[in-house]
Amino acid sequence: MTFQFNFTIEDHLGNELIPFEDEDLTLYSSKESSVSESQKGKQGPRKCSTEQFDLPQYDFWKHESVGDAAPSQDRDSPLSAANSSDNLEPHKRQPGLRVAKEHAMPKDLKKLLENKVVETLPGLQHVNVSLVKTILLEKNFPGENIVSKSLSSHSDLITGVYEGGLKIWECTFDLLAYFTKAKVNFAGKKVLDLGCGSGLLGIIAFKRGAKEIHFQDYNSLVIDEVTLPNVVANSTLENGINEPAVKRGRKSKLAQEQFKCRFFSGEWSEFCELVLSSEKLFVKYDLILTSETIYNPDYYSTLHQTFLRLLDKNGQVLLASKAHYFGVGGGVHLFQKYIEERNIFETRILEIIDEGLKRVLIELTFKHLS
Ligand SMILES: C[S@@+](CC[C@H](N)C(=O)[O-])C[C@H]1O[C@@H](n2cnc3c(N)ncnc32)[C@H](O)[C@@H]1O
Repeated sequence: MTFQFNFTIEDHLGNELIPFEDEDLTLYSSKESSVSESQKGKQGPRKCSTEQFDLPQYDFWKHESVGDAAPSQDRDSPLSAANSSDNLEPHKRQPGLRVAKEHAMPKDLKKLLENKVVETLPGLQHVNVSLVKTILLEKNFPGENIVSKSLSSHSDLITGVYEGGLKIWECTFDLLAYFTKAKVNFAGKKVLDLGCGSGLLGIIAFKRGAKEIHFQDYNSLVIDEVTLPNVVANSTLENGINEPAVKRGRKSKLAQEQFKCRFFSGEWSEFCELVLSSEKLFVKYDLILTSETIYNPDYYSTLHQTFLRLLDKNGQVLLASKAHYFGVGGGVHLFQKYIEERNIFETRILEIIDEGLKRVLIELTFKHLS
């Protein structure tokens, strides 16, 4: 089954963005100074932007081990029972589901941005995804081959093959604007950008003081070609990459520091298995950010399970979605109904954006059992 949506994000850029406030970001500005454009190597990314923002850069690689932290769940409480991974049915692998894997940050960060054009939005940088797709097509990129499949099927979504991560979807910008408007507090939080695509939600969370940030996308290629480059484009190490002192120190720095940002690809139930089984004392997420992930009702069960298994008992999901996905069937009404019937999460409408295609921002929290 293939689907197509009738808007482009490029059209949306620029006119609806609210600049991100940086006042709380100075806490995280890097010790390393960034270099000017002229200092950058010839192979560095081209920057193209209508507006230049003088933004602080951040070090994404400072790590506090997940394993060192105590589990945040009170295992005796009824809510904990619902929230714990231990008491869920054993995971049965369904054939055909995309196996989850963790993507290591490549040693050569500069390479990640080779042949990429980096564009600037208020408070963020991101690679031009159209160019990424063109290059992947030209290279006849092996592996998932999702670009040509998406092109030949004229679709941004091919169920079970390509789930749309090679594009920045409209609701991402709604959620980014909401972060600023609502002064969402990321400080010290463990955040998951679920179905991340470009990863802009997670990147902003990190810039605003999240303690740790995990990025997940269905497609491995999306993580390698878009999410990782975007994180690097917003990091200190990329910006200081050509300074001799940084070059010298970078290796040892990278060796010493494990990454604070981690990257995963694969289907949601497989992703849950991977993180829950690979981290003995897995600390659940305080905040799950997810944009345009409820288009397909067939995925609601897995998505609901993912929230249930990975969200901290006091955690919060911030979800952005179109009111309805024509041609696919999913949307806010159906999803809310699904959630209400399960009776585990409370949903609260945060904002309705009634321009163009109607969009909705929703918060999910655990119903607190007495
Ligand atoms: C339409 S894209 C939205 C991408 C991004 N959040 C945005 O707003 O630009 C949906 C994303 O959800 C993820 N996704 C959808 N269904 C999934 C599933 N069953 N398992 C894992 N990931 C899934 C895909 O990785 C995809 O990037």
